[in-house]
Amino acid sequence: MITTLQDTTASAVAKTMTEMRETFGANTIGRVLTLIIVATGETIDEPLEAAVHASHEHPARVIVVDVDQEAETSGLDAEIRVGRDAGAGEIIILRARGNTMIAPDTLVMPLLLPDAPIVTWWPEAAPSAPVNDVLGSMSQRRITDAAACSNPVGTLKRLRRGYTSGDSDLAWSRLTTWRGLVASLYEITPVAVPSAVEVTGQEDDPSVVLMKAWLENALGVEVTLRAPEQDAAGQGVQGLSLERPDGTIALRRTGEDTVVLSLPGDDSDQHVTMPQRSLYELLAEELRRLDPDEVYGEVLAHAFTGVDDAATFASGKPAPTDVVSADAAGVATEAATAAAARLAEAQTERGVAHLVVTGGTVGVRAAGALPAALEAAGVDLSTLHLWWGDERFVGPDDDDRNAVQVREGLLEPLEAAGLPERNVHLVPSTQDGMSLAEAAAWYGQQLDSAGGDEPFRTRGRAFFDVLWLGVGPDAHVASLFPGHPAQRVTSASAILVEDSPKPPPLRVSLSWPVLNSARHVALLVAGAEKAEAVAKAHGDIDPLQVPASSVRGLESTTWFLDEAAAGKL
Ligand SMILES: O=C1O[C@H](COP(=O)(O)O)[C@@H](O)[C@H](O)[C@H]1O
Repeated sequence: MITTLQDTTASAVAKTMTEMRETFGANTIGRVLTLIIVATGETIDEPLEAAVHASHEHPARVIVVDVDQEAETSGLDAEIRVGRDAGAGEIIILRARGNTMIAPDTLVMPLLLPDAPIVTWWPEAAPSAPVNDVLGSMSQRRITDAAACSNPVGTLKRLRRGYTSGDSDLAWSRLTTWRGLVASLYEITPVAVPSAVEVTGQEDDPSVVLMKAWLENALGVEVTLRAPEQDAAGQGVQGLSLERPDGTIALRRTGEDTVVLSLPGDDSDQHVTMPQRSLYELLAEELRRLDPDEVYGEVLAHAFTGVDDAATFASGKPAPTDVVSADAAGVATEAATAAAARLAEAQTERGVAHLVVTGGTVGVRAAGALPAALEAAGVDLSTLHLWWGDERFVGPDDDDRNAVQVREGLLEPLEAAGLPERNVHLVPSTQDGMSLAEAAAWYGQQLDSAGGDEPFRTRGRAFFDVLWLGVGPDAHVASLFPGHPAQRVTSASAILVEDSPKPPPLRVSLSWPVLNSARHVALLVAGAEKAEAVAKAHGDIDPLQVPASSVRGLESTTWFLDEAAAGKL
């Protein structure tokens, strides 16, 4: 039985579902968990099919959340399936349209099974830190699939940075049968730690990366990778060999269902049946063990040691250059003209442009110079997106709010000239019904979903086209302050800052990796009181003590300075 609801609310969906169950005679007693699937339009069918299949083993309430922020209109549509159309469970598909401030958690909250575990699954587009995602934060188990993202190993690296107990990835579940087989080989007498281990598979395959790390972690030996033969069957691990004093134990995948095993001193190859596992089987395995898989966390950490160092996000990028103007007005004009040219370039190349604006004295002046510069450069406002590098967590009309400071000079003129409201990505204010932590998580999620499959790469392909930053006399940028503990959080795209040394105390800021994912970074500074900070930030990259030294663009970093601010260079 399937019912669809247009322009509805979550509570109307819950009510309709109860009515359907009553009519249909189904009950929720056998349901053991709520499975939330975070999907985008095109990807619903396959995961849903896997979930329906898995529901025979683990009867679940499945809630598919599909948010289309680009939609012209805002609202919520829903589809409810119970009975035969939902396997052994029940399915609710929620399609939220438009750039609303509705957090997905408020949509699913009324629909959760009471007192049952929640599992959230991202079949693709893994968030930077699943636990910081609004849906992930309410779940006991968070499942991603790095292999389904467009930069699988980069995704795994992000997931390592944001890892929390309870996370898992299907690239790891794809190894379960391999791991079982290797464990049984290890017990073949005479039991000995192998002197060398080799894994065959593509180096950019996340399961291969995890297999290598697992073996290194478990055996304490360095594992080498070998590229598979051209005609090797399938993806993932294609084979492995363990070198022992009595000879080599080798496993080689020869087809989708078989692996050939050869043992020392035995010429007869043994054929082992080991089918590549379907999405349903992987999901069913995940749902079987709802307790955290700590081995995955250890292996992930082993695979990417050292990714936590915030300095690495800025290092190795083109060296910054200076553009010095006579005064603050000159800084604003130079910065606005340069930004407009870069944004026009981005629209020609990719059809869209993302600009991060900032508050502060010069940031506000530069914002005021931007509408004219955008017009002169021919920037199409319908595909221009505005983001904030940081925001003060105050009321929506508070003068302390960075967005309010640029309202008159930037937002009002651009909206009057055609900038769609949904392209203005405001950080929630205290009136949006969220706590500071929820506001930061919400903004991080907006960024993650806008970034798509590979949000915020600090190498290769950046998300933002132009990122503007003001710089404080203490060399802070955005709301990352020298020595402040909040800036150490690199696992989330947006972080919360309490006890900011500069008032107001509560803030939301983009984190190091996200700030470092821009093509062009512009630091806007004027005044002699900033000269010391400017000089220090021209030295070594030092995120903890000199934040302004530690944001670099993939293509350029420019200091737009007035003569006074450049006075100590
Ligand atoms: O608190 C902040 O300060 C900086 C710089 O402000 P300024 O008035 O010294 O120029 C600003 O860029 C940042 O966005 C803001 O929240």
